[in-house]
Amino acid sequence: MEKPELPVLLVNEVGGTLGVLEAHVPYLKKHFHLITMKEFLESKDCLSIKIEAIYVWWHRPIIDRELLKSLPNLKVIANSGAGVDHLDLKLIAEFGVRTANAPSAVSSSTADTGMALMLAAARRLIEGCQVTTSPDTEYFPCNMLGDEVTGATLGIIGMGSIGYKIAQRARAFEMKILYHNRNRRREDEELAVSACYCGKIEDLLQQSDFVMLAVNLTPQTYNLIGEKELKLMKPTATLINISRGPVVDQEALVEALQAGVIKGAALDVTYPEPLPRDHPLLKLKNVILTPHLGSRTHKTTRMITEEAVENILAALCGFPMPSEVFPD
Ligand SMILES: O=CC(=O)O
Repeated sequence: MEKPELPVLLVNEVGGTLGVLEAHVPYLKKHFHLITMKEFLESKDCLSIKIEAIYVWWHRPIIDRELLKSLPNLKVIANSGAGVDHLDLKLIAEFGVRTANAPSAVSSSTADTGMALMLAAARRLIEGCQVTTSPDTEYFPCNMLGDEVTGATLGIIGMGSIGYKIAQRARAFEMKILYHNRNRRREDEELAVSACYCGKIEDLLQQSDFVMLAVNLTPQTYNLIGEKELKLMKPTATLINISRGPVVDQEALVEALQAGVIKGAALDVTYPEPLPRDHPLLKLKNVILTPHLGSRTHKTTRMITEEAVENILAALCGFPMPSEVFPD
């Protein structure tokens, strides 16, 4: 019996900085015939008819009208993460194409990154590492006092799956947990992590020692934290952002950090990424910056790919996708 042809999946590239991980290729190849953007662009359209799915890895390939127009049989786009702010969902839907993200895969590791940033800022880990490794600095740690997270108040803005995992972790650190979210979580879930709902973001900002941003970037959350919000925070508080750079008004943040309006910031995300080398954030001592490491672990990236495959196969069979995202 002839082997049935595998569906054709378009990926940006294999390996390299903007390609699917080489380690995932054998798994992807079990389910799909893989085509890279380079092969597609060089094929003089012969391949366009065959492509039924795209796996967007680290925002690539860029999905624009031109690409969508050139793929008449495209049915589904699977994104390798939770945030879909880089995808124009309305445009994609216009072409009758469905979109999926991978929220369950990323939640634990992204929450871990949030906790790591909070602890690193509170306990001056980066500075401590520099002191320890620099040949020119005097090694004198007994005056390097940090803040304690145990018993401190953590305000989580965005209580989706990542925010909830942060709350679970913070509970183990005996933190007082406040949260703000579009919708209040069920009472049993609040109780499970001892989280108190703040209907007004202002209340959370005024009371928290650490403010952790875990919202999706949407028109409603764009510049959610600006000058006014930063001024509401305690001067001893630290802002941690593991969501998306534009959720914070970066100019206002730089000014607040320079003027001591807040104590510090720990940012896994910025706008743009990477920041230009002369950006003022790079010069501030009270900022920790990491390069969008949120969900970057071996295990999570593999789970992301598995979640993408599951979504694509469901869509190609006409079934509901486990994590379909819709415009609005
Ligand atoms: O940035 C990571 C994600 O969107 O999951």
